[in-house]
Amino acid sequence: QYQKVSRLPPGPISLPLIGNLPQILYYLWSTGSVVSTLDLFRKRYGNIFTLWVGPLPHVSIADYETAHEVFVKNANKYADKFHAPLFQEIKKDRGVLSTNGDHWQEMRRFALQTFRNMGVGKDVMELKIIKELNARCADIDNAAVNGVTTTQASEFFDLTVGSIINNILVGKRFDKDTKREFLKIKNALDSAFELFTPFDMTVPMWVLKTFFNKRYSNLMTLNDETTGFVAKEADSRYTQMKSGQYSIDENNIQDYTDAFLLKIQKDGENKDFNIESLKTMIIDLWITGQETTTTTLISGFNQLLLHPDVMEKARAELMKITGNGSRPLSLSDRPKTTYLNAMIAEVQRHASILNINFWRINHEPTYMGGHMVDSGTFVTAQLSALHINETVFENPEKFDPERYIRDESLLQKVIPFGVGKRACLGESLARSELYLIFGNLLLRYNFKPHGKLSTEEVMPYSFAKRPCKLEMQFVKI
Ligand code: HEM
Repeated sequence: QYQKVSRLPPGPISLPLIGNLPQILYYLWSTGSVVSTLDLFRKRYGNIFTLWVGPLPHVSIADYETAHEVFVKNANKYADKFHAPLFQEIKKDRGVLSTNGDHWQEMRRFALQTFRNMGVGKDVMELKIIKELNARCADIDNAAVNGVTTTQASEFFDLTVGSIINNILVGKRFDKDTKREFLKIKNALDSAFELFTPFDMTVPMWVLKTFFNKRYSNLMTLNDETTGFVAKEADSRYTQMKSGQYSIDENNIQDYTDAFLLKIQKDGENKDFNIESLKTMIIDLWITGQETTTTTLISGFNQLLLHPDVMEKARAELMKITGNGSRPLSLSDRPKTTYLNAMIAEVQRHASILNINFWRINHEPTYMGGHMVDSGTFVTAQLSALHINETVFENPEKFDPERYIRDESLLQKVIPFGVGKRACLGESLARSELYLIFGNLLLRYNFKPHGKLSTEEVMPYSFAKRPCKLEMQFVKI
């Protein structure tokens, strides 16, 4: 271990078997969060440091340049992720989130291709997003008293984002009949995320099943319920397709499910393309596409309410570009909306929704930051630590969109979607949603807090950030 330690990037002194667990636990307790603990290690040992979690070395990268050098220049060596035993138990080597190798590659390639064909990031998708936003805003306007509607931000954004992703995956939005069922499932998922800790991610399955059976059963039941709800439509179309009652128009693919079923119809079922893979893909994309975007939007609106001057500046820019709001903001406006672009980058930097990024495993030794890292090491770009690196972002705790106006090159150092082969599959969709939702809502409404605003981080010890409870008022402009 001594020899290995001396070759790896620096880190605190590690003990046999337990590694750095005592220091990690101590700093988690004394700093009060995962992100502050990572930041503390970065300040002490530099932008690339090693922590031994038990007997396994974990290398964390906390600056853009090294992350780029490792995950983009050496992309092929870092295509494999470490998957939590619990995820593997649930996913059974299917889908895109918890797989490696050929199946992962097939699923990822097919999803990206399908999204592209469906116009993600282009006009077709833009129309769908705007249509959904219009429907949600109509609900807000109908409930208004003297032009003001007070609502829970989570309900509004969950439904907007949930409907968009559901529409892309299975062609259905959540209307007044289905929204109750969706919100029930969503609330159950939220409770599960709150229950779910880094402990569940690392512990072997037999420990979870033997000593924490109730916890294990709850997570499994919830997974079955969610899959049942989300993949119901795909299941029913598949059965109808098999019995010849459902045909797919190759020239008019409307959603991911049809694209996948068409592939099965043409090439037959195989180990990658079959109904179980389709159901797993739908749930993978549904969960990743829902939670991340909603948390970013809620965190962003919380910051806007804390900084009304930012909201006003963004609105002034949008009004100018859209002729005083006489037309909606469109994706083609992006090059002209310097301030809105800066605001969204700052929202994403500040929100940094993953406290700990997913670990990759290198299969060949690699040099990084001047250190040779052996194969089999866990390596990741710690996006949350990278985004508060004060050598890159001055006063990182401050919510300050102007920093990108002062120095435009900072924009590329904000990497909320990760880098390299395992970077976010939904980046293009998420960027379109954030731009159109933030922009068009600011054009239509002024926002005011209802009750006290939160400045505290929610669940600072969990894997991913949770959205704060935010009640806000939509005031019609
Ligand atoms: C603001 C919104 C979003 C953020 C901040 C975000 C962020 C991320 C991050 C940090 C990763 C891991 C990257 C890494 O391992 O280095 C990731 C992976 C992923 N994201 Fe997103 N994401 C967002 C929205 C979406 C959407 C809308 C979808 C789907 C429609 C999506 C699907 C995925 C998938 C499937 C993966 C795993 C990719 C793989 O392992 O190959 N995400 N995302």
